[in-house]
Amino acid sequence: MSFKRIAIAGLGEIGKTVARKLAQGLPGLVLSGIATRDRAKAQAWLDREGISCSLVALDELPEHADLVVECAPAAILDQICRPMLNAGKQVMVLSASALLPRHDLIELARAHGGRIIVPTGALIGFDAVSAAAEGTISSVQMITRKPPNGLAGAPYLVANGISMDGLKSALCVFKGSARDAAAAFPANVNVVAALSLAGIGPDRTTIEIWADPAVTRNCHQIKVESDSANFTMAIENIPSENPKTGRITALSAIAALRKLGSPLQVGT
Ligand SMILES: NC(=O)C1=CN([C@@H]2O[C@H](COP(=O)(O)OP(=O)(O)OC[C@H]3O[C@@H](n4cnc5c(N)ncnc54)[C@H](OP(=O)(O)O)[C@@H]3O)[C@@H](O)[C@H]2O)C=CC1
Ligand SMILES: O=C([O-])CC(=O)C(=O)O
Repeated sequence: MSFKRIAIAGLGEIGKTVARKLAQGLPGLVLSGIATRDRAKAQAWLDREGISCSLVALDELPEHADLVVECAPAAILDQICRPMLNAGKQVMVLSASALLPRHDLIELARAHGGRIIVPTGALIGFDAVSAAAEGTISSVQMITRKPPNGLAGAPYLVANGISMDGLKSALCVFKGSARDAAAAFPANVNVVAALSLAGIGPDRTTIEIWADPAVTRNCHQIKVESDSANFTMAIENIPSENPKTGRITALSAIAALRKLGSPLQVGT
């Protein structure tokens, strides 16, 4: 059996969970490299976990991997994707917000026979959305409610002087397109960027973002209207140690990786 080599870029909340699972074993896959910022910190973590894996530079990833799981800050998406896609390889992108303005990366994948995979991540129902998109979808609307600390520090809040400190009741902080939301909240609503790519695109997909001190989970509601089905979906994500990131996100990446090596694929 030949193993597909999987590397990880970004050893944070998502990267660590994916690394652990790959080290435990996923059929047909092997953990082949990790690219991170602070190598000493990463090595100490690997030693504690008993995981043996080379630490490599971002531009060395194509030598080490057939597929890289990108789970790093949005700002370095290009540095991770470009070398891999130039080499005709695959990148699983978690920083979906950063992908919206980077259509050139999709063109690069096309030109070199590479591939960008965007897993469902912290959201739900991309099977139904992509099926409906084979017909005609008339609208995709999303409402996100997060505890204030899951939004604090977002560029849009900082630029508009909107503070999350001491918020006593729910506040709608943004209403607009997925494209604008991704730029305004790049580390907070990757979900709507991914949803837009599964469905009708970033300009027609809309979102309201609420900071709500009454919720403890990252809550997303989605309403889709189409000529094949109307549906509503909701998910309440338990935040991980990184309050912006739901625990289910890493598990979604792992489920998508498992499909790569599986003889049975369930779901679109
Ligand atoms: N698609 C989806 O549904 C979701 C996507 N996300 C997105 O996924 C990405 C990862 O999220 P998460 O794991 O929670 O983030 P974390 O902040 O927990 O981890 C990011 C990691 O990237 C590392 N890093 C920083 N700079 C570099 C660099 N130059 N080269 C390599 N690694 C670097 C950091 O290393 P160090 O520790 O050394 O600083 C850190 O460990 C984010 O963009 C996030 O917005 C999150 C949730 C849902
Ligand atoms: O999309 C994101 O960036 C994270 C998110 O909303 C969640 O984890 O629920």
